Amino acid sequence: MLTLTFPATSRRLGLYPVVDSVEWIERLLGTGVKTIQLRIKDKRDEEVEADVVAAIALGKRYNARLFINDYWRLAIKHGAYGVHLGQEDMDVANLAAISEAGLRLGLSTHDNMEMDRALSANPSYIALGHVFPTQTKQMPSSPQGLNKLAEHIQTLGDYSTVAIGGISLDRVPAVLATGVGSVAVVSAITQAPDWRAATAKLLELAGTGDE
Ligand SMILES: Cc1ncc(COP(=O)(O)OP(=O)(O)O)c(N)n1
Ligand SMILES: Cc1nc(C(=O)O)sc1CCOP(=O)(O)O
Ligand SMILES: [Mg+2]
Repeated sequence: MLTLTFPATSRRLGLYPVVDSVEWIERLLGTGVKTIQLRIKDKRDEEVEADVVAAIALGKRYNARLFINDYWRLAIKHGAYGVHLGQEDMDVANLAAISEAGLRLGLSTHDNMEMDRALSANPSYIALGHVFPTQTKQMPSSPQGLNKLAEHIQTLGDYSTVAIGGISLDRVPAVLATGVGSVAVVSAITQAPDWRAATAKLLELAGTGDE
């Protein structure tokens, strides 16, 4: 099997908001967030292209690590910092094209088998989910919990790692205590009564990631 390589990303990506609009990208980069993902679901490439272009431009302007979820062709076409893909996406995406274009790759995992499969692609980071129950996405698997997350982090050694799923502000210290390098959140920011205050607190806890 052909061995692919992807550029490294920071070992610790810090706070990693996952959001569904350019408006959120702009707001959050303005607060000092340095790792972020544009996650728009179930649209055609033509419908999201302008948003992908705008998000990538903002990522560059703020010197941030901007990952595009799912739309790997557009991410290549417009020179994103990186792409995030799930296990099903791996079946259809052209990983070799992402590698050749020099984009970073993040991959989702939900159990040991998925972790082995993801590792065989040599991604720039491995995401581990879902740690806790989440209202944001229907999950076919059960939450992994903190003990399992800690076990995975031990196994992954120096790999860049991201925890996701049900991570509320009050759960962040326990998640970081597992040694994971990043906490990815949706609702902890987008559903917060005061998103600015929530983001400031999350940044204080998780940081902006390593340079
Ligand atoms: C950081 C991070 N981790 C996991 C996911 C989930 O990706 P995926 O499994 O492809 O599911 P969708 O987000 O596409 O619904 C993610 N987006 N980001
Ligand atoms: C998009 C996504 N992927 C997950 C995974 O486990 O792969 S959990 C998730 C949703 C995370 O949202 P919240 O922070 O609101 O729980
Ligand atoms: Mg996906």
